[in-house]
Amino acid sequence: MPKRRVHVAAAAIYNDQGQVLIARRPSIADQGGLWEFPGGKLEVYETGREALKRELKEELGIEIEHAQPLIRVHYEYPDKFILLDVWEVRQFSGEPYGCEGQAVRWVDIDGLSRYPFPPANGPIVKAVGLPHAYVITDEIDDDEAFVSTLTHALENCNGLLVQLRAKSLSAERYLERAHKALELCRAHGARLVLNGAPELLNEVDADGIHLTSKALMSAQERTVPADKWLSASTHNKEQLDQAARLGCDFVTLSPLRDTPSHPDAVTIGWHDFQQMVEYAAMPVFGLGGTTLDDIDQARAVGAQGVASIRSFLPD
Ligand SMILES: Nc1nc2c([nH]c(=O)n2[C@H]2C[C@H](O)[C@@H](COP(=O)(O)OP(=O)(O)OP(=O)(O)O)O2)c(=O)[nH]1
Ligand SMILES: [Mg+2]
Repeated sequence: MPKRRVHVAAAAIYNDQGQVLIARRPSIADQGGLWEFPGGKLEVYETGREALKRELKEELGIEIEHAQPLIRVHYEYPDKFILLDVWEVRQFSGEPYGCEGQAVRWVDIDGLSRYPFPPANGPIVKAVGLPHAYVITDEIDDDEAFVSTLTHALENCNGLLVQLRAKSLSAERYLERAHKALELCRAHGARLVLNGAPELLNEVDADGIHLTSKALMSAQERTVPADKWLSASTHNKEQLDQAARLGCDFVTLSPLRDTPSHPDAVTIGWHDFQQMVEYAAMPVFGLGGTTLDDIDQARAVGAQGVASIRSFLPD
């Protein structure tokens, strides 16, 4: 018998303290006893957004006022194929409680990984912990100019994810700059990944490592610890597959648009980008000709957000 296909709408609901609400599945249910993002199956006549609204009313007694797509996860369970259509909800009315007797709990994002979730939930937990705006630093040789440019970016955008990309610096200067960048990011509540070898994390306590697509394709296994991020540059499905094999936490996918920095690369465009995001097994940031003004459009097609080098440069 062919496996059933189940389409589920679920929510990452945030409170004003930035915590996320999780609920415990009843012990007799499928994936029973595990924690989940509240939600449930779509009725045949419903869209994901409609099902989400109904489920959160039924399960938590809240009324959604605004919901934005967060991530869509395809997963094959032994008895079914599941599509988890997950939304970010920050505006709602009512105080959520377990209407069906289930335990519910507000949890700090950093504490989410301590809770046992169903196997399909890995990418959701990653997406919940990631910002939507990602800036990649440009090649700037002068240290003072670098500091003022990064400070400008951090002051203009809350909760940024920053990638320190500085190919032209010597290893020694890269490390010095990484320490400085980390200090600035910490002071502004931003996260930092280093574009380079995983061993850099032994020297600098940044949030993770970003691999070039070349380094991604030649890597045999993940050598970045589980409590740090591993990300990679990707341009096609083969690289997305390798990122999944390696256990990347998220990727950039480029070039989304024509970009002067890579004039010969084949532009992906929004249509194929959407399909590749749907195919990807982890959160995806669109990159290439993008600015942080593209975040809403990227999110509307299922991406985590947008990465940008241009947005890093002063106006
Ligand atoms: N809601 C939710 N379901 C999840 C998550 N992760 C995960 O694998 N699932 C699976 C478990 C179930 O097979 C399916 C969701 O079904 P459900 O039991 O919540 O559906 P429902 O609320 O409509 O309940 P019911 O009326 O069918 O009892 O998706 C998650 O984070 N949230
Ligand atoms: Mg449910």
